[in-house]
Amino acid sequence: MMQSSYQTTACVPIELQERSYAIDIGADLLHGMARQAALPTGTAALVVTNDTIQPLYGAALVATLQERYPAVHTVVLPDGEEHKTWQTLNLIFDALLTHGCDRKTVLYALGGGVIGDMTGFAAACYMRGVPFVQVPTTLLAQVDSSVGGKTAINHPLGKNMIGAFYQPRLVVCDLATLDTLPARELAAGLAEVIKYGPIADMELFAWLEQHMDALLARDRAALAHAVKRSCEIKAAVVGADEREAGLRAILNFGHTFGHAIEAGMGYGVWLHGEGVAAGMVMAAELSRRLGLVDAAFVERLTRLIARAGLPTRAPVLDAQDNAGRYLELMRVDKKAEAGEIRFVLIDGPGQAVMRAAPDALVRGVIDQCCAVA
Ligand SMILES: NC(=O)c1ccc[n+]([C@@H]2O[C@H](COP(=O)([O-])OP(=O)(O)OC[C@H]3O[C@@H](n4cnc5c(N)ncnc54)[C@H](O)[C@@H]3O)[C@@H](O)[C@H]2O)c1
Ligand SMILES: O=C(O)C(=O)C[C@@H](O)[C@H](O)[C@H](O)COP(=O)(O)O
Ligand SMILES: [Zn+2]
Repeated sequence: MMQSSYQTTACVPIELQERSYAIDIGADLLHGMARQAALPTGTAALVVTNDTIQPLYGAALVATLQERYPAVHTVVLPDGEEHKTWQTLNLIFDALLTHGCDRKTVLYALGGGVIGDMTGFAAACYMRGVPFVQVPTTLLAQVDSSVGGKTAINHPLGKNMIGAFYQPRLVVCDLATLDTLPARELAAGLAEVIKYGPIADMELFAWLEQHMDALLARDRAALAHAVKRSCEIKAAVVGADEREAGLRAILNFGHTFGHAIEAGMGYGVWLHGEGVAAGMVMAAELSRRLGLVDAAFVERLTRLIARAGLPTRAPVLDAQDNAGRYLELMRVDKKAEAGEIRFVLIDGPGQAVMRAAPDALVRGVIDQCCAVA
């Protein structure tokens, strides 16, 4: 039998009373996962993954879970943001029922944010709630989506519109899985890491400026630091405001514009991280126009986003009325109230604030930040 190991380089706690859990970070954790005492016990495990990840890491996770569960099943979903739908979600319920899974079945989300969001939502719904564990395999999922319990699917009219707050029991970030991640996906994950700077931690931002080349070269120590610090920030925010009554909305910096880009272009055309990247430039520029930050800050943020290989200009969504189309899509945002769009803005580097802005000002930002058709 293969010798299994489970040695974390870091363990970040997320404090949510009885829903508290750990975020384990380390290399090759997949192989020794059965040894982690915090894994929920159960009658069976269902690994939820997709057709890209299954051949890479499916067997390793199933092998380790077989040491712990009487039965281990796998359901393989089609890959892609365009499949983050009711139809695909039903494939998880089909698998659970076909295998006769009961309330003590534990779901394992093996993949990026799409798999994590859908598995979490399925876990929240199946028999009104079964435990689930996040095993994120993209940088974006390790630094953001696997933590905090936002689960959802998309609607053609808006991103993540149908979902639930439902916390995992454990998050296992195996840094070795990042070795196989396509470069474009690595960059998309860096967008969410960069996000934490302007909203909460300009020291992290300065560290990113110094270590961007190492991150792009997948230096393991640099990645470990980026994942750990991101998870610490997210855990603190979610611990203070689990269901986004207020503070948690800062994690949406760049997302009001970004989600409009994703929905407007058609899910999967722009990656989530790419939409967030261009969206952060737009939100920073809106902050500048409202007198909250200076032009030097917007330039500094734009420079770092470009160095990560991410877009700094947004796409044109409608050749006739581009700004109108952005505004229409943004009014569907979950932060909007009575049709009024509320943006996460930067109120001085490291400090976020949520505010509405006059349409004319927003139109000006869109006109300035969009690529020429
Ligand atoms: N719940 C949250 O708090 C939260 C936070 C941020 C983003 N999200 C959501 O997460 C999604 C984006 O997540 P994502 O960027 O991980 O995208 P993703 O889940 O689509 O994964 C990106 C691509 O990488 C592939 N992949 C994953 N791991 C791999 C690996 N180790 N090696 C090779 N290929 C691998 C996937 O199959 C996919 O093709 C969006 O739907 C977004 O809305 C949710
Ligand atoms: O965890 C959060 O809160 C976030 O906002 C994190 C975001 O990076 C993530 O994309 C989230 O899914 C967006 O939330 P939504 O409520 O706008 O769908
Ligand atoms: Zn995001």
